[in-house]
Amino acid sequence: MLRSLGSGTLRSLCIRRNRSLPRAFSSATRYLEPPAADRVPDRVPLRKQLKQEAKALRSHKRQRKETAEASKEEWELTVGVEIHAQLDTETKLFSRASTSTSDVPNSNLALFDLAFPGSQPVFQAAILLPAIRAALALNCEIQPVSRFDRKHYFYQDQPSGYQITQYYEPFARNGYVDLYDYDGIAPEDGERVRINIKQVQLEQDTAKSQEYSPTTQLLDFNRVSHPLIEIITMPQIHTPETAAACVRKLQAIVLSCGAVTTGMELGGLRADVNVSVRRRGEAPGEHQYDGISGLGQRTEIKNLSSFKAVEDAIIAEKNRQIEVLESGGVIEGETRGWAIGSSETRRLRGKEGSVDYRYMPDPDIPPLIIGEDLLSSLKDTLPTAPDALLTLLVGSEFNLPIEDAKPLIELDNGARLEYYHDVVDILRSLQVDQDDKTRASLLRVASNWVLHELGGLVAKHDRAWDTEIVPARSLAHLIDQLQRNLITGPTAKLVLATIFDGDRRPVPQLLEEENLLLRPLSREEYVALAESVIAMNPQMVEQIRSKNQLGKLGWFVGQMMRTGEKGRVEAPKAEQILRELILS
Ligand SMILES: Nc1ncnc2c1ncn2[C@@H]1O[C@H](COP(=O)(O)OP(=O)(O)OP(=O)(O)O)[C@@H](O)[C@H]1O
Ligand SMILES: [Mg+2]
Ligand SMILES: [Mg+2]
Repeated sequence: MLRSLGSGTLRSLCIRRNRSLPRAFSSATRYLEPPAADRVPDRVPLRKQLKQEAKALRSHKRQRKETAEASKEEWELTVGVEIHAQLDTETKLFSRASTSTSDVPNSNLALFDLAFPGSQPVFQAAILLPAIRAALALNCEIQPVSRFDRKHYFYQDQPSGYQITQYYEPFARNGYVDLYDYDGIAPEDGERVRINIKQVQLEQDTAKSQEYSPTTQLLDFNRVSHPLIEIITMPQIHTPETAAACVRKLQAIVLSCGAVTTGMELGGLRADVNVSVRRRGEAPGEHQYDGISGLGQRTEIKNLSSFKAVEDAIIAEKNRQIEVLESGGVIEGETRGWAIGSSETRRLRGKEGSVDYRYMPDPDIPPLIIGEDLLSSLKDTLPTAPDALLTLLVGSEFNLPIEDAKPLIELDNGARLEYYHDVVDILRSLQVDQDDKTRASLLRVASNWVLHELGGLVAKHDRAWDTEIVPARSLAHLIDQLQRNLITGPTAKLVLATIFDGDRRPVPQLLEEENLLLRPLSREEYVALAESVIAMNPQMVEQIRSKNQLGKLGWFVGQMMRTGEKGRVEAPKAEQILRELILS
């Protein structure tokens, strides 16, 4: 390790950016300028000018949309994605240095990670566990023998001048991911589309650059050589929506099997999209990829960090390529960039080919041999896949609507689902005396409370999810009391908020001490309450009666709950009395 070098040396590593490097330019405002002919003279008042600009922008957008719609039929889009995901490991790929990135910059490094002369790679076998789990979850064939190669390029984020990757013989091949309509694929893809995965390979991550000033970049090498998997799909995606759905699904799968650190939002996963178009009904394109021929020239948009960016960047790049081709131009093989909020991709550099990278087998790293015993034990312990979980949750046992089942699975890396199961288990034990139908209906009620009531509080207060915010036991008791009509819905919500704010009294005790248990109102009390709200709102009563506006009854129920004694008015009973008094 580098401790002996003195941490100051490494922590202050920074390099000066070559001033002649092309600077990123902002294209975000480009379409705010109206065409030259419409340009507004200086003396036009600002408000009018802004109005005209907004009008020009709208008409430009409309034109683009119309062009896009018209060309949709005429042009076929093809997309292949590459995902880079950080494996959840303790050490780096070829050294025992820690993968923790939260420590001070440049503190987690071994000599090899910085390519010090004389240092040697030492493959860390434990990183294979999450890597193989991910590949199995993606239905890949794990290769008994695979090898590492050097991919050469020169940039500040890679100290050795090459990245160690698996180019010729990756450790996993021939997988697939199934995307369903509920994953958000484009309607034209029907109920299900299968995207084949060409391979999954192991490789090193790069250092993190941070702009310090326009001419200076700071470098943090903590991330360098963090083990990554690169997942490469075949060019079989034909719409931007399906591409975004594919990235979302790949992320969900590798997260659900515990293979990777975090999702895109926290930077643990990044996507590159490769985009080409070809005119339908014309001679097939000249390009091919791994047996798929007839493709157009691809460009690659690197480093997308959100699903929306994936979709937006593909739309923009597709439109750009169509515009170029329709005006007689040719598409260059390029690496392009995408800035959040932008409307255009922008050229970064010409696309490197395998020749530019001068791939060569790494002579310092022996072949990777993966034994059957390791494989079968990993297969046996692979957690249930998201699709299988979904089938279970919407199936006859849980009977959840798909709109609830999906977020339950996807939220908080599976922690929300685990919490839901805890609530359900406790609830089942509290409800042993109830009939099967009641107990079954509570599974749906519980998901509603976990997702919408508790989830709503979490979102409103912008808190990170934590199972202890409201212990599963408390929520289960709350639902149990509600189901037994011992408290009203509003009381249950009130108590939930109290627990959310930190009250740790057991629910039965809390209800008792705060005098929140339902003391049912008598029929006479309901009638008196209803009559008083009716008397105060004669016009609304008239509207309900004359125009049959029954929806307004709900408003009266709300009034009764507000004016009645807290926690004692039950909505169904209130509505019943209102119907009797107003409608009969
Ligand atoms: N003509 C094409 N149109 C659209 N996508 C394509 C086309 N040709 C290849 N692809 C996609 O481009 C990706 C190529 O990834 P691969 O890692 O094999 O090569 P690369 O992009 O040159 O490598 P890297 O970017 O890692 O240096 C795949 O996802 C593939 O499906
Ligand atoms: Mg690649
Ligand atoms: Mg690529």
